[in-house]
Amino acid sequence: MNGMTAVVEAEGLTKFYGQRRGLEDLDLAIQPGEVFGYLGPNGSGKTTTIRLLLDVIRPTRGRATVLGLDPGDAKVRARIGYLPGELALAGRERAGQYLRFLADARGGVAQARIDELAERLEADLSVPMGKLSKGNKQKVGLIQAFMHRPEFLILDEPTSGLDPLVQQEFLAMVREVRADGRTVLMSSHVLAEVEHVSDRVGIVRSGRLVAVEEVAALREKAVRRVELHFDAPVPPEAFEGLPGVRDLRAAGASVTCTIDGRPDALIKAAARFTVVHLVSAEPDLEEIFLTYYSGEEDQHARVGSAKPA
Ligand SMILES: Nc1ncnc2c1ncn2[C@@H]1O[C@H](COP(=O)(O)OP(=O)(O)OP(=O)(O)O)[C@@H](O)[C@H]1O
Repeated sequence: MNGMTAVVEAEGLTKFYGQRRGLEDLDLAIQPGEVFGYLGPNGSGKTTTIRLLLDVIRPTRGRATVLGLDPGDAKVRARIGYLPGELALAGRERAGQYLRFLADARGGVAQARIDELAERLEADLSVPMGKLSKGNKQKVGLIQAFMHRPEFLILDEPTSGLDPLVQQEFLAMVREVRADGRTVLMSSHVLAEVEHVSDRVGIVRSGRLVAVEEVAALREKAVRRVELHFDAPVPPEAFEGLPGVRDLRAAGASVTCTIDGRPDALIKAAARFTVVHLVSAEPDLEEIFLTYYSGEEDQHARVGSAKPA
């Protein structure tokens, strides 16, 4: 890895809550500049992983480093931005005052930076903390996580409670972090919320990391529907037997099919005729993902599953 220190390195990282499995045997490395989407249904172990990386809880066994250091090292925390899954914001103090306080505590983040983020996310900072709506609370949480431009952002369900336009702005903020060479770990239970910004996604189920995939590779594997319309009828034979092309239907001046992987062969076959219109649906990655999600629901897994409770 060119001697680069991984931002997260976990080996056999395991947490049991009594007999209950929170996370078992996590092996994972996240590299600098990477956006890693951490996906799993409720109760799968996402928050447990994040709490271990932040040293809020200690592993039952195994180890992890964050920015090359022990998660308990006091130097780590200042270099991280963290959005908790459930923000405990209360009291009469205004959101803006709270952020100002945190900004000063983090070495004097400029007010203009807070204001810029608030504007982008359409956050109302004049509201007392105890009266913030769910969406506004989430925005305040995001502002405090991003404002000091930390090297590593850990975001637990960052998009929950955000309306679609604000979600887009949030994703733009994540892309800027990556463009700076900084690193993001974000959890979600919906692939669609992370696939457009993540370089890789990991899927956890019942406390185990069951897959890690590059999003680009998933996209190549995904099946998608394509329609081609020509200026005159085309011979169906011209499209038969192309690699990755299935369910081909040629009717008059139109061809529809599904492609499995790269569209290259289809495009080259079509280019021999005059294409007047092309429709290609976005690959449905969710479908691929659901195969990982499905299966036996052993959410209440216990140590040595044969043992009585
Ligand atoms: N403090 C705790 N005490 C006992 N069990 C816990 C505790 N925290 C989590 N668990 C259990 O550990 C497992 C993993 O939970 P975790 O909160 O990490 O999942 P999650 O993927 O973050 O889910 P969610 O999306 O609901 O937050 C679950 O079975 C959960 O019930």
